[in-house]
Order: sequence, then structure tokens, then C-alpha cells
Amino acid sequence: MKKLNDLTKHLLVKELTNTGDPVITSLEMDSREVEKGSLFFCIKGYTVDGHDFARQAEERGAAALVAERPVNVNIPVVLVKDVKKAMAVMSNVFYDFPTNSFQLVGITGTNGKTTTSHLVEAMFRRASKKTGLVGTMYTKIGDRETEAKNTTPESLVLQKLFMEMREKQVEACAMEVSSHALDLGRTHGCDFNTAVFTNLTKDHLDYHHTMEAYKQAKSLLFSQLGNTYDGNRKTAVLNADDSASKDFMRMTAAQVLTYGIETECDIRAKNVVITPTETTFTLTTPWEERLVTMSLIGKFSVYNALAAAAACLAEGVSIDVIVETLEETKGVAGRFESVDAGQDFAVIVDYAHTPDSLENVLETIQGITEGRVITVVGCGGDRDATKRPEMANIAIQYSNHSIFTSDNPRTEDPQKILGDMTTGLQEKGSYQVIVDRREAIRKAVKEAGDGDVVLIAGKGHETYQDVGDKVLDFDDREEARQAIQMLKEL
Ligand SMILES: CC(=O)N[C@H]1[C@@H](OP(=O)(O)OP(=O)(O)OC[C@H]2O[C@@H](n3ccc(=O)[nH]c3=O)[C@H](O)[C@@H]2O)O[C@H](CO)[C@@H](O)[C@@H]1O[C@H](C)C(=O)N[C@@H](C)C(=O)N[C@H](CCC(=O)O)C(=O)O
Ligand SMILES: Nc1ncnc2c1ncn2[C@@H]1O[C@H](COP(=O)(O)OP(=O)(O)OP(=O)(O)O)[C@@H](O)[C@H]1O
Ligand SMILES: N[C@H](CCC[C@H](N)C(=O)O)C(=O)O
Ligand SMILES: [Mg+2]
Repeated sequence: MKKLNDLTKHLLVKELTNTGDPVITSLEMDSREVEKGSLFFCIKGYTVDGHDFARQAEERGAAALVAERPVNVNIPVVLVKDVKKAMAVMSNVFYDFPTNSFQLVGITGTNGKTTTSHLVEAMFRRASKKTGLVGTMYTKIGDRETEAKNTTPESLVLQKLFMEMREKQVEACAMEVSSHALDLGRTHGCDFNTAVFTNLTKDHLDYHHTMEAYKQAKSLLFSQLGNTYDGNRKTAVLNADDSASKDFMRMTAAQVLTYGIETECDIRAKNVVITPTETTFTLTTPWEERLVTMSLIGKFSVYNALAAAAACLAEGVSIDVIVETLEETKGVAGRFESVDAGQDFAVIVDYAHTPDSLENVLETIQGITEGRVITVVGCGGDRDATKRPEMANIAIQYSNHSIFTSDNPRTEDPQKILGDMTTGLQEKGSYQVIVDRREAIRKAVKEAGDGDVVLIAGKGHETYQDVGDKVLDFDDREEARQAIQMLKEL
């Protein structure tokens, strides 16, 4: 049990009003979740200002508040300069620094975080460790999955989750660290042992505005690593083939392990061969060489495999366990996932929703097919609009036919998003626009012939379509299956 003063003594407090030292029973940043005894953090958000809910929090029984400006309540108010930072510190203290109790691997980068974190978790598991996972699809403690709202949760949610992991005797956790989370300080105070960088390409410019700012946010994972030595090895795992790594290498105090395919580095894949059913390569480390055959397809999958292998080597997992895991893995839902309903062409559902990921996936498909490539793709609403024409150009460049359609238009007009995709297309090629994603998938499946490949990109594992104020059930894999079925019944 903690009292307010136990938490505030770790802070630079500007002022304490309505002095008192109440017992704190929970931490909340949403007034609607406040219960008797909660400490409520007033956060100025992008939409509303949490300070405006101070009275509501008090009425619901909050024991105290943390705020950046005076608020009119009768309970203790801790005034600080930066509530988000105070929240990260206080959450860590409230739950007794949970990340000190297990190995924590943080993974950042534009693409490949979810895949790499699953590989790391699988390697830890195979090494007989009790595992945790934090990421886009869910958070996991052992086998128990919980739905995730954000890829990387707010600090108070995260530290609570880590506390539960410690209680469940988790020994090793793989965690996706988004650039938003780094920028907003959601991971402040997390004791990472290993930090992994996958790659940096265009995304999220709606939030970060420039690539430089986006890169700077990603760099925080490395600049905050290894500045103190607590007896545990600290390692930055960096992609030698991505130019951003040079900067991250300079700014980290941690030891560095590099991985790559093209450039001389510590953990390298040589002789990469990609076939429609498997990828093989020679995994070389400073200590030994192993031949790896895995069912993950594509050069980008080799990068994810190398990143995970390097992270786990840094964490003391044996090379045998690492190779066995890579050879056994079936991949992650919605990432290059095949839909097989007995049709004579291939259907691949993939979460590519950035220009780079779309290009990687289409390059991979081109490399393994003799047939035509038909791509169904859209771009999310209320998200980086600069990637829209780029993704459309890439689709056209690598496909025999492209169908542009909706992908979570959210509050935007779907037609406007599609207009952004098709206006100023530089690539000449066959394409059409079908706003309704179900219709688009049916059309693609109808167009496909023996030996062709239909790529349905952008939504991967998602089971919804976010349109206006509605979240409708929608699953690309299910839709593709139904479309194939309908075709068979014709
Ligand atoms: C840009 C961003 O990160 N926004 C996050 C932010 O929302 P916001 O600033 O709009 O919050 P707000 O609605 O203005 O509310 C401000 C404060 O008032 C509080 N409030 C609000 C209403 C009320 O009645 N009472 C009350 O106390 C809210 O709880 C909050 O503390 O704070 C919310 C509460 O934690 C987050 O859910 C929300 O993430 C939204 C869902 C989001 O879409 N975030 C994306 C951009 C994001 O973070 N993505 C990355 C991954 C991206 C990737 O890798 O592809 C991620 O890590 O998920
Ligand atoms: N290493 C990689 N390099 C480039 N593209 C990749 C890489 N790994 C995966 N991809 C592509 O990116 C898509 C998303 O992969 P994944 O979910 O692992 O990334 P993520 O970084 O977690 O994405 P998000 O930020 O949306 O959570 C995949 O479906 C694939 O198309
Ligand atoms: N984490 C990403 C997911 C995008 C997935 C895509 N289907 C979309 O909705 O744009 C985001 O929120 O930007
Ligand atoms: Mg992810």
C-alpha cells in the first residue's frame, strides 16, 4: 500500500495544495475510471484537457490529483511541470519498479515490430522461460491474451501490466515500442535490457511532421539505454543496413550488436534464397554459422529473424534454441498469411500499411510468382496522408492490376482518401477504385486465374472496419474465403 508522499518524494513538486497524505489505491488518467482512493492525473490531450475533469474525479472519490495548473478541488493537488512525466515516475514507484524483475526487450522501427516481438517471445518460450508480450495485437502473460488499445500503452497501464507480469513470475518480456510512445514518454522508467531497431521509413508524419522528428523519437529508445549499470547486460541491436543505425550507435551507452544482409556486421544472413514455400540462409554470428530454413517468406522476414536472433543472443538464449524457433515458426496472424479455400491461385493477407512494407511484400511476391499479381489496398483515415499516393504508385508499379479501396476511413470521407491515392499517380498501369472493401476483394478474386496471386494489404489481423462513428465487423481473411466460395458456386 502506498501513500501520496511515498509517490511524490520521487518528484520535483512545484506546489502542494490542500495538503494531506491520503492512501492511494489506484492510478487513473481518465476521470470516468476514477474510484474511491484513486490518484487522478490531469492530462492535456490532443482532444480535451484532463484538468477540466478534476471536479468529476473528485466527485467520484479521487484521493488526490496531479496537475500542471491549479484546479478548483478540495483534495490534495500535486502541481508539477509535466504530468505525463510525473505519471511515468509515480506509476513505476506505485508498482515497485516491476521491470527490474525480468528481462525486457524493447523493439522499435517502422515495420516488423510485431513480427520480431513474436519471434523473440517464441525464442524465450523455447528456452523454457515464462514470457510476456506487449504489442499491437494484444498483451500476453504466458498464454493469456488481453486486447490492446494502443501498441504501447500509457505508462500507468504499462507499469500495472508489468506488475502483473512480475506477480505471474514472468522471466522475459518482448515489447513493441512505438514512436508515439517514446515521444509521449509512455515508456519512461522501463528498465530495458535490450533495445532493437528494425528500420526507419515513412509513416506517422501526421504526428511527427518530419522524418527527422520521427527518427529522433525512435532514437530515444537507444539514448535512454545503458546509462547506468545495474548488473544486467544492456545491448542495442541495430540494423546495419539502415542508415539511421549509425546515429543510434553513437548515442547509446549500451553495447551494440549489429545485424544485416548487405553490410558487414555481427549477425549476418548470407546466401539468402527465397522460394514460394520457404526462405533459407546461413546465419553467421561472431561465434558460429548455422543453416536456417524457415517458412517465413521474403527478405524482410530475414531481417526480422536476424533482429530477433541478435536480441536473444544478447539475452543469453542459445543458438540452438534460436535456430529451432526460426525453423518452427508459422508466422504471425495477418502477416503474409495465406488464405487457402481450395482455389487455384494464391491469396495473401498482409498488414502492409506503409509504402516500404507494401514494396517489400510486393517485391517478395514478384520474386516467387510467375503469374499475375492483383493487389487490393487502401490507406487509413485520420493518418499520415503523404503515404497515400506513394502506396498507390507502389501498388501499380508491382501489380498487373490494382484495386484501391477503403481501409479504416475513420472520420474522413473514403472518396477523399481514394482521391489522395489516385491524384498525381506517376506510375502508368491498370487500376480501379472500388470504395467498398468487400466488393473490392470479390472483384480481385474474380479476376484471378490459375497461378496468380491476390494480395490484400493493409488490415492483416484486424477484424473490423472503422467507418465514421461505427466499427463494423470485417476480416480480410474471412472475406476472401467467402469470395472464393461464391466463385465456386457460380
Ligand atoms: C495521439 C495519441 O497518442 N493520442 C492518445 C491520447 O489521446 P488524446 O490526447 O486525444 O486524449 P484526449 O481525449 O484529449 O484526453 C485527454 C485526457 O483527458 C482524459 N479524459 C477525457 C475525457 C473524460 O471524460 N475524462 C477524462 O479524464 C483522458 O483520459 C486523457 O487522459 O491519449 C489517449 C488515452 O491514453 C490514447 O488512447 C490516444 O491514443 C489514440 C487511441 C491513438 O490512436 N494513438 C495512436 C496515434 C498511437 O499512439 N499509436 C501508436 C502506434 C502506432 C504504430 O506503431 O503504428 C501506439 O503506440 O498505439
Ligand atoms: N522488417 C521489415 N521490413 C519491411 N517491411 C516489413 C518488415 N517486417 C514486416 N514488414 C511488413 O510490415 C507489415 C507489418 O509488420 P509488423 O506488424 O510486424 O510491423 P509493426 O512494426 O508492428 O507495424 P505497426 O507499427 O503497425 O504495429 C507486414 O505485414 C509486412 O508487410
Ligand atoms: N498502427 C497503425 C495501424 C494502421 C493499420 C491500417 N489498417 C490503418 O488503419 O491505417 C496506425 O494506427 O496508424
Ligand atoms: Mg505492431
